[in-house]
Amino acid sequence: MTEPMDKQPPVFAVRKLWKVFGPRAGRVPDTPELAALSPADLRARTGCTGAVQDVSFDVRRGEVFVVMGLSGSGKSTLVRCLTRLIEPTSGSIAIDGEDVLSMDKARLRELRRHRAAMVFQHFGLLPHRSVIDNVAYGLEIQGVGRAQRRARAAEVVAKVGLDGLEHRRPGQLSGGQQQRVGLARALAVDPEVLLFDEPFSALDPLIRRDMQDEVVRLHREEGRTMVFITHDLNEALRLGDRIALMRDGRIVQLGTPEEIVGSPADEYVRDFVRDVPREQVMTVRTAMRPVADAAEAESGPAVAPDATVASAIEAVARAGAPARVMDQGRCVGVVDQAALLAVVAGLSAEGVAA
Ligand SMILES: Nc1ncnc2c1ncn2[C@@H]1O[C@H](COP(=O)(O)OP(=O)(O)OP(=O)(O)O)[C@@H](O)[C@H]1O
Repeated sequence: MTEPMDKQPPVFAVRKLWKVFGPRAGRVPDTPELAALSPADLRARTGCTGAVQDVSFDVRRGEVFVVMGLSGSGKSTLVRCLTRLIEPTSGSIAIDGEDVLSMDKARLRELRRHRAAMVFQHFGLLPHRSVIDNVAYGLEIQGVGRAQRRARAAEVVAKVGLDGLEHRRPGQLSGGQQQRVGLARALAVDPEVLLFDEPFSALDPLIRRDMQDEVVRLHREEGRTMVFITHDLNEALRLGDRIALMRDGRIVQLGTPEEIVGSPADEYVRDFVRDVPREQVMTVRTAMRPVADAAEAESGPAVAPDATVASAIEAVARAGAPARVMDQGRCVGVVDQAALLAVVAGLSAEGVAA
């Protein structure tokens, strides 16, 4: 990705979004006194649940945007609001600049079928249909002819690694394979955005890892925009270009994995990321210092600015000398043992200097 993603117009632009469940929900966002309450106090006062509260963010073109949080933090409600599977209480949502909240039924159908396809945890496959017909189903609904949809389905089936299983029925597949069918079905309609609602949480860890790799690979190959819900921090860190961390209906921090792990916004986030192996998330860019002299710029192993601290530790240990951080043939800094250890120890840059 050569062009910085934030220079492009967003796919989704969400502003001051609220979803309140309960009696006379509409008054909550409009009443500052109620809007400021914690979910527990709001429930006690009004009987309402503030599932999503005053949330604003952009989903940038080509990124994997992860919505992460514990159970009940509002992830599913938030993502379902994007295509109005759940009707928001207030706020605004645009897709490619088009107002989602003013779309009529036909336009909404088009949005869900063509532009923002959802991959669910319970993939809802049709049990009596073969893999290929399940994958082609979305195209069938769109009125695409049989030959054309079969050709497209075959292409996508191959892409997600289901070759040879085309004629099986879902009941004859493992959980991971079924999830691949769900993924292929969403991909078949070639949506602008894929929305994943905890798609892998029912899978066992090894298969889950496989599916994560699959998503990373698909994303690398196609650059498709993805919104991914998970309550699993490791999954979020593996997949996310950026992560929105939710708590009680609000986004408490939105940033890259490195920002979230390296500069937690508050105690809650700090606690959340406490056990993350920092050297696998933080990059050399965080740990490097300016070059001291010409000799330093010309010796030592070379590492890229976005290499992980873990890989720089290996390079430095092998060479027994600081590493040069090379960006497009130019030495932009140096990382040494002390700085790398400081990252592992969770000391800030100031901590290193001191
Ligand atoms: N239809 C509904 N009516 C009332 N309250 C609801 C409804 N749907 C969700 N909620 C409440 O809204 C809050 C957020 O729920 P949501 O399902 O969005 O959370 P989540 O982060 O996706 O949780 P999980 O990881 O368990 O799926 C919860 O307190 C939930 O009980």
